[in-house]
Amino acid sequence: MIEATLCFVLRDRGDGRPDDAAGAPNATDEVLLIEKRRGLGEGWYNGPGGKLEGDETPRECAVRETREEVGLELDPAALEKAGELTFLLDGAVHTRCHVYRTGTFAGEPRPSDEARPEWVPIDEVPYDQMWEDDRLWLPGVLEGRTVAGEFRFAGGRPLDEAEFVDHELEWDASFRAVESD
Ligand SMILES: Nc1ncnc2c1[nH]c(=O)n2[C@H]1C[C@H](O)[C@@H](COP(=O)(O)OP(=O)(O)OP(=O)(O)O)O1
Repeated sequence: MIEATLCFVLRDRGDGRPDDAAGAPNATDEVLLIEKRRGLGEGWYNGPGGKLEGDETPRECAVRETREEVGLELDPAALEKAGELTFLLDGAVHTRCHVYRTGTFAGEPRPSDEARPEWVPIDEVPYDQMWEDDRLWLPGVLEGRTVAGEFRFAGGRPLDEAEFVDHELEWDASFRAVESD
């Protein structure tokens, strides 16, 4: 089983409208997406992220992948855990993905071998150019919600060539307060 991360960095486009009382982004906020240049999901948009390496924690992985892919520095303590997604292929768990959200970052995004970054208004996220499951959970995550989900794929290898079959979602999930998460 692969353990991986996705990290959604948000910024305010500066129209002066405050986020809501709970701190959830408003529709004028932008999210940093990448156009994946190689590997799983090549050619599709996603958040920065990737597979855990060595004994790093998911949070450390999200910080490292965001640095490697788009050159932004993130504060690990400011990453909010927003989701735990399980992707199954032909009945077996293929990838468990930890999803983070943050509005705290330093630097300007720059392209890398792996990714072309792009700030996208959260009401213009190109779901037709993303993993098919993203449209089911990413809008809620961008609104500040938490989600636990299972997504079943079948009949293809690699995962991005398989057919998306069905899913289960649990919204407003609370995640274990584990330091390493
Ligand atoms: N179904 C689905 N929806 C949304 N996002 C994903 C999936 N399946 C996935 O695997 N993913 C995400 C999870 C990861 O962020 C990436 C895949 O990671 P990958 O690019 O293979 O990992 P890296 O470590 O960056 O890759 P290499 O360095 O090995 O090239 O997709």
